[in-house]
Amino acid sequence: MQSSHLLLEEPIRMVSILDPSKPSFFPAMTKIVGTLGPKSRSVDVISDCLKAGMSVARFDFSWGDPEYHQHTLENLKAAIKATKKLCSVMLDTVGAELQVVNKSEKPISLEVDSQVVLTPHKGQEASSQILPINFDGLAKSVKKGNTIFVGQYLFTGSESTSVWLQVAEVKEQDVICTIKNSATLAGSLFTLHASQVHIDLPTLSEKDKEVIRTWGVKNKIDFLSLSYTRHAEDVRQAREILSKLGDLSQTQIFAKIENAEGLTHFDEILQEADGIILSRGNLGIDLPPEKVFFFQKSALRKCNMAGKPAVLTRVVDSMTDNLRPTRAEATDVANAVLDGSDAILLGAETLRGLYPVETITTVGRICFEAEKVFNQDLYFKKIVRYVGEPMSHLESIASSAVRAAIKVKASVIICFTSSGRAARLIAKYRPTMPVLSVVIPQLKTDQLQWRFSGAFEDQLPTHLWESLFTASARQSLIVRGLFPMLADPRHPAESTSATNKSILKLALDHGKASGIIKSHDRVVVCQKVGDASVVKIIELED
Ligand SMILES: Nc1ncnc2c1ncn2[C@@H]1O[C@H](COP(=O)(O)OP(=O)(O)OP(=O)(O)O)[C@@H](O)[C@H]1O
Ligand SMILES: CC(=O)C(=O)O
Ligand SMILES: [K+]
Ligand SMILES: [Mg+2]
Repeated sequence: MQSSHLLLEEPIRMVSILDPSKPSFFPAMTKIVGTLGPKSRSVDVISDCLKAGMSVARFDFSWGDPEYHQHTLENLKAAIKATKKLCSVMLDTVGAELQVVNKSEKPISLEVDSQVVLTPHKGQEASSQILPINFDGLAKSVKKGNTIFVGQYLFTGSESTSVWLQVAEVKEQDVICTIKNSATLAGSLFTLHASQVHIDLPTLSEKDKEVIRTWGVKNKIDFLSLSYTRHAEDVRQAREILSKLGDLSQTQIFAKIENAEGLTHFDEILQEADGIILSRGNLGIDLPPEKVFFFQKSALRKCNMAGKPAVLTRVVDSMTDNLRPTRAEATDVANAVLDGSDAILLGAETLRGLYPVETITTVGRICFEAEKVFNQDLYFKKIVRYVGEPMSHLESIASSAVRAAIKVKASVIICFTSSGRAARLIAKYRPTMPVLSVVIPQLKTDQLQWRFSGAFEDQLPTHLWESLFTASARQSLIVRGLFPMLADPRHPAESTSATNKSILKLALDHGKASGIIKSHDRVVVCQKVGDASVVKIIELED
């Protein structure tokens, strides 16, 4: 009997669970997005994060100014250079986020059963009796009995700094609330979440647009994380803005589903977006706790079938202050992998946590173990059935490559690609081995100034490497199983003599150097020869 999503041969030798994990070059096929902030912005810490397996850096403009984030980004670039580990950049918007305006940043004590007033009058000093907020429409949006949560930015749920409020009365622009638990709001940024209430704020605020136009363009961001996406139209509007900003027309939009409105319009949003972020922080407040798993499993399945990457947030909150996750969190990470996530997004854990690097390592290890029991066979069949027939040529090539690789127990699939599309399609079938996407850029003649010797990437001046290593290649860094490398387009795809350097040979060398390919391994290669797309199996001699 086969279980639905676990690949567990019956009967399991229970003691085999105690076998230590084999070390692997790739920490996991599942990717890790790290939110960079105060505890993760030095070159040293970011370097360690990259080595531990972070492949996407998230810059959240809910807090901090562009200069602060720029400084962090410059450090990220230095870390990438020092470690030779690739990392893409994600800009996360503020969107329709409600925030407490506490200019003095003094701690505010709130007492259970007392009342506190939420007011849009920002001139007022925040106190135990009154909390100014950044939105003047709250009184029109909520009604008596609604619940409102106030917590530290990226609250973990284990702090004593968050509070539940119940709306007792609405008076003109003010919302008078009963405090449901005692707490002291201490920290620099507090966000509010009114459960299942429509907040009449635009999904891209004026500040968001400005940040995208300036910081986003300057840094050619790979991903826009669109906070509080509630409708497909939100994605279309963001796309419209990006399309007019030169390089940003390539930027992928990841719609963040953070509330019931986004959930309701999930199917249309998925069609418009390049990927989805299941923001369980906010969603966990909007939904009753017993419904969260159901949304997670359904949404991930929809993303998988559509072949669009899905990112899950809030997995190991307790690691913000602790070296080890709770057993529930550890199991949750594994379930995220089994449910089909491409990537795990770390928030408070890397931003202000005490153990950013250890958190990445721990999450990577759990993902690695879960991937080993992921029922690829069943998953593959589901995708094939969903895609239906006749398949497009490329889809058929991609699925055949994965099938062949599994049948011959290949150690890696090498996919030649310019835009990354072919490699993404292979990843959709969730091969059990890594996919090395060999990105062959289209060189402009004025870029042919540098000399080639040895490994291609090492020889390039940073600015050139960055420009050749296109957004679409970096965007594969969020897809489960995809590992991009850059190839020199002036080299032949295959050796024509024993001495010349072919792209394929360099890819194999890269795989060997990184420990995923060994002597006598089989490798599946997906490439175009002339006009034909071919899948071939090669057997290595040494
Ligand atoms: N530069 C290349 N050299 C050899 N084969 C390639 C190259 N680029 C893509 N291929 C192969 O061509 C086939 C068709 O892929 P596809 O046309 O989707 O290429 P892509 O670069 O991934 O996407 P795009 O066509 O958008 O550039 C795939 O088998 C892919 O591996
Ligand atoms: C990351 C985030 O915004 C959330 O989980 O709500
Ligand atoms: K945000
Ligand atoms: Mg959120």
